[in-house]
Amino acid sequence: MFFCRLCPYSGSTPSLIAIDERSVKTVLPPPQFRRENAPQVEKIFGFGRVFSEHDGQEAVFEKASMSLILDLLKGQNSLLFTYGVTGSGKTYTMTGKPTESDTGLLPRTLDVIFNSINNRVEKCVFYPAALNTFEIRSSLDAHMKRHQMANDRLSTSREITDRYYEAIKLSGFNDDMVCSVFVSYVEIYNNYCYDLLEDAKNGVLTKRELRHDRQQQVYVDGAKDVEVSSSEEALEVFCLGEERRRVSSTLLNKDSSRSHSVFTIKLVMAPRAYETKNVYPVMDSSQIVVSQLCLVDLAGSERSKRTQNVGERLAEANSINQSLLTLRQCIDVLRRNQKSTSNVEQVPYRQSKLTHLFKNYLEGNGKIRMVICVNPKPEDYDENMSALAFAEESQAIEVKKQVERLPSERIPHAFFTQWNVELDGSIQIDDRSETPCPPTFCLRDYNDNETVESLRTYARKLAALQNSSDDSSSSSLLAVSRQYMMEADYQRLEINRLKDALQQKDEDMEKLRAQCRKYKHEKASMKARIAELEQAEADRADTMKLLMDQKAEDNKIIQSQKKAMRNVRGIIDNPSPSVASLRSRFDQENILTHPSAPMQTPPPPYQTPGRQPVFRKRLEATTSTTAVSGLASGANGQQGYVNPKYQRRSKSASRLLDHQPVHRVPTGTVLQTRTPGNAITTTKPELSQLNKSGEYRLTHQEVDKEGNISTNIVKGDVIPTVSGGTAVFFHDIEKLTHESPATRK
Ligand SMILES: Nc1ncnc2c1ncn2[C@@H]1O[C@H](COP(=O)(O)OP(=O)(O)OP(=O)(O)O)[C@@H](O)[C@H]1O
Repeated sequence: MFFCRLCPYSGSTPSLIAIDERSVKTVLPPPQFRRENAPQVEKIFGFGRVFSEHDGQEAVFEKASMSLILDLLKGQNSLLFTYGVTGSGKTYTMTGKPTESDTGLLPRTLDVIFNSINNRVEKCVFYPAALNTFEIRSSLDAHMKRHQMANDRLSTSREITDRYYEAIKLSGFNDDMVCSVFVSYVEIYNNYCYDLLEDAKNGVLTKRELRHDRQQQVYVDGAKDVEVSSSEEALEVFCLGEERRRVSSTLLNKDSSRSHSVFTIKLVMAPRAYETKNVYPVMDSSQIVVSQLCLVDLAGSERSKRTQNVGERLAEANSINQSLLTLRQCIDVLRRNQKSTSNVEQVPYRQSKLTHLFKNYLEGNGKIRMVICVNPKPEDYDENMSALAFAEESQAIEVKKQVERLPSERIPHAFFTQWNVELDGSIQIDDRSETPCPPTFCLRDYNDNETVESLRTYARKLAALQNSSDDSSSSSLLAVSRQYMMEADYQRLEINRLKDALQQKDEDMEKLRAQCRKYKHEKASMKARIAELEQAEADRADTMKLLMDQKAEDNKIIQSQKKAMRNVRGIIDNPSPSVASLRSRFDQENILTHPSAPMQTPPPPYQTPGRQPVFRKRLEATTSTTAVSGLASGANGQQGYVNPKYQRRSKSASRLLDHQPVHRVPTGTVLQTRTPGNAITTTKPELSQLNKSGEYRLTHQEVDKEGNISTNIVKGDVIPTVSGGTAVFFHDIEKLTHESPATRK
C-alpha cells in the first residue's frame, strides 16, 4: 500500500490539496511555476491513505508501520521507504525529532518491536556468519564472547536521553521461538554502498559490494549487523550511523540528504530448546529464521536549475536523480512484464545500487510500503506531479504471497514459565551465575602463585561447566523427560480448553437452532399474513377496477345526458315549428290532466255505433284517448321530450307489438281485435322489440269473484325520444266485458 503525506505549507497558493483520506488533488499554480509542456489540467491521485498537513507522526506510524512490524514478528520481510522532492519531509517522516509529536517512524518502530518480542536470548548466542547467514553459539562460547564484547562496546555508544517512547505492544510473536535483534545501517552515495557502522580508519568508509546469498537475497557484503538488546541501544547505533551519513546544506534544504540511507532491523529467530531452563535456541542453525524490515530514507529528487548546485552537490544530485530514474524504469518494466507473459523484458535492476539492493522486494518477495512526501508549495508543482504519477503507477505492482517461515506454535511462553515454577518451586531463567567470570589478573612474575592459582581455579570451573553441559546420559534423559512431561501437560490443558470451547460451541449452536426454529415459525406466519394481505389487495384492486369501470360508464351516461340536454336546450331555445306544436299539445294535455282545466272528451276512434252484444255476451267497446304525456321514458330510464318528428309513424312502416298476458282466458267473442301478419306477439316485451315496432297493444284481463271477465286492450304508438330512447303514447283503451251467467238476473 502506498501513502501520500503533505507537509505543512504556510503560503496562500497550495499546488496540492488533500480531498479526503484517499485522494489528493493538484491545483494549477501560477504560470511561472509550470513547465511549458506540463499538463494544464488538475488531476486527482488515489492512495491507500493520504495524510494531510494536520496528520501527525503517530497517525503515519500506525498506518504505515504497524502491519510491517507484525510481519517482522511472523518471519516476513518488508521495505518501507519515503520518497519525494527535496525538502518535502522524508527525513522528518522517517526519523523526526525526540518530542512526542515529532518522533518519526524509525524510533517508534524500534520501540514497538522490542515491546512485542518475547524469549529474547542473551547477546552473542546468535551471530552473523558468512553469506548473510546467522549461526548459534554454545552457551559457554556466547558467555565468553559477551565478556570480550563488553570491552569493545564503548566505541559505538551514543547516549540517547529525553526522547519519546512508543508504548504500543503487538501480539503475534511465536512463543515457541527465541530471538535476537540485529540492526545494520548502510548508505548509497553516488551509486556506491557504504557501511555507516564501519569502524573506519581516518573516517573514510569502504565501498561495499552487493552480493547474493544462498536464497538469492541481495545483501551488502561486509556490512555490520550489530546486535541490540533494546530500542535505546538500536537508536544509539542509528545515531552513530547518522553522524556519518552525508547531509549537506542546499538552497532548498539546509539539511539535505545527499544519499539514500537504509536502516535494516533483522529479527533472528530459532525454535526454543525446551530441555534447558534458559531461553535458548535449539543448537541447529538450519532452523534459524531471519526476517527483516528495511527503513529507507531516499534522497530527494532535485532539479539543478532550482537548487543551483555546482561541483560536488551537482554530482550528488545527478547520482540521486539517476538512481531514482532507474527505480522508476524498473517499476515500469515490472508493470509491463506483469501485464504480458509473452514479451518479458529484462528489468534494469543492476543499473543502480538502489534498485539492485531492493531487487527481491521489487520482484514481489516481501511487502513494499512507500510514503510519498509532497510539499504543496507551487514551486514544487512539476516535480510533485512526477512523484505522484510514479507512486500511482508503482501501486499496480503485485506482491507475491509470502511463504510461512515459522513453525506453528507449540508451547506458549507463559505456560512454559508457569510449568517450571510449579515443578521447581522457582525458576532461574538467567543462570549466568553458574558460569564463572574470568578473574582479572596481572601476572607480576613467574612466582606469582596467587594469580596462577586463581587462573587454575577458573580453568577447573570452566571444565566442570563444560562437563556439565556435555550430553551426559542422565541429565539429557532428565531434560528430555521434562520436555515430554511439559508437552503432555500442555496438550492436556489444550484438550480441556478445546473441550470447553466445543461445549460452548454446542450450546451456542443449540441456541442458534432454537432461534432458527423461532424465525422459521415467524417466517411462515408472516408468509400467511402476506398472502392474506395480497388477496385483500387483489380484491381491493378488483373493486377499484369495477368502481372505475362503473365510473367510466357513469361518465359516459353523464356525457350523453349532457349532450341530450344540450340538444333539448337547443330545441327549447330555438324551437322549430313542430316543437312549438308539440309544446302546445303538451300544454293542452297538461290542462286535461289538471283538475281546474276544462275537460275535453276526445271522440272514441274505433267506436262502432249500433253494434250490440250477442247472446249472453255483451261486448262493450269503449274507446278513450289517454292523456299523452309529453314526457316519456328514454332508453336509459330518463325522462325527456318526445321528438315530434316521430310522433306518428306511417302505417305502412308500422309494426304491432302485441303484449299478451301469460295466461289468457279465451273469451270466444265474435268481435276479435285484428292482428296484422307481421305483428310481434310476446308476453314479455323487450326494448329491442319495442324499437322495431310502431304500435303497441297490451291485453289485460281481470276476473272478479262472480266470474265476470274484463278484458282491456290498451293501444299506443311507439315513438323514439330525443334522448335516444323509446316512448309509448297510449291513446286508446278497448274494454270487453264478459258477464258470467250467474250474475244475470
Ligand atoms: N510534516 C511536517 N511537520 C513539520 N515539519 C516538517 C514536516 N515535513 C517537513 N518538515 C520540515 O521541513 C524541513 C525539510 O524536511 P526534510 O529534511 O525532512 O526534507 P527531505 O524531504 O528529507 O529533504 P531532502 O530530500 O533534501 O533530504 C525540515 O525542517 C522538517 O522539519
